[in-house]
Amino acid sequence: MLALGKLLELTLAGREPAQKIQLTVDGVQMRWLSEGALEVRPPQAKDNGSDLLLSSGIHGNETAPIELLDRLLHGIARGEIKPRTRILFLFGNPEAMRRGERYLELDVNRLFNGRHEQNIGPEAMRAAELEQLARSFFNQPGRSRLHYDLHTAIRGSKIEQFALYPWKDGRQHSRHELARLNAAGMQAVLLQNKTSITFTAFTYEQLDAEAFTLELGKARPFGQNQGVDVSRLETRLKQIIEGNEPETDSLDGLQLFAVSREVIKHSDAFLLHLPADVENFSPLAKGYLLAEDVAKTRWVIEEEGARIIFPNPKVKNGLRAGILIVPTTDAGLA
Ligand SMILES: O=C(O)CCC(=O)N[C@@H](CCC(=O)O)C(=O)O
Ligand SMILES: [Zn+2]
Repeated sequence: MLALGKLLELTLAGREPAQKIQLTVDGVQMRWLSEGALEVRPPQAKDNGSDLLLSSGIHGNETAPIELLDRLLHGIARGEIKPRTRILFLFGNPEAMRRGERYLELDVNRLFNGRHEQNIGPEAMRAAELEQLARSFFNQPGRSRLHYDLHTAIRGSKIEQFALYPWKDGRQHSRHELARLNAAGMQAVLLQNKTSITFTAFTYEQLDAEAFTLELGKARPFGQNQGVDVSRLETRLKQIIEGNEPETDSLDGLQLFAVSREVIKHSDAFLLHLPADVENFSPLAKGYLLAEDVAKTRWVIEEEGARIIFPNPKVKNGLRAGILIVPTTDAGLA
């Protein structure tokens, strides 16, 4: 296999490759751009005009998605996968990956869309670099732009695999993209309804990509991901990469949710009234006191059919400590 196919090994070892550009037997160019960043370019005659950004390791302990991207890269470097798309592979937070931690000081996935400028330290610099790498990758007009940012969650989930779809004023969510996610094994999609500071919010809002955060199961250390079944996503990604994706427009079985409210932790007095092992998508009854904070702030469930995802009272003050979601329909899709 070509040395650049071992991007994960290089990244975990904190090493730069001696040779920054390599060609596979089929003339596919692999170019190392920076730590944890590699561009794949098909030969011009094979290029189908699609640009695909695949990122993982934005949270360093979410290893199943890192292993998935590693397998795809190995396949390309060995000539087994024959790309017809340009691809940018990114491992988001290399130092956190080396330490097996979600982040060191700052959650990289809260540092996009300008937030890195208000912070200092290695993670703020990395977010700025990731924005720059994504911006240069998606700078070619007339090409389709797709970004999947792959994650696993802190806790178990009643719905194992799901996507979060960013929002931008004046832009409609795409039915075609949802059908594609359905075919890739996602069981639910959360349609956002306001701007955000995550990586996919940046590529969606500023770079005009179709962009999704994909949650694939529960976070486990490297080598312990047998319980995370990414086979349908992996098959679909290979098809997208090779330009032979079967057509689909079916949303059958795909559950759609909308954000009702984000629960923001304002102070150290924040209290979340949920058991530590509560699963994502757990239903919450009307009238339930979900959380309390300073100045008698109370979060009481008012919504019919409310569920909670990503409850986390340990986030820093000012950040999201959970999302209240409600079922929605496909009525607003383009
Ligand atoms: O399990 C959790 O609490 C968090 C899992 C995770 O890392 N999720 C992403 C979602 C990003 C988005 O909102 O698009 C995150 O919190 O960064
Ligand atoms: Zn994550």
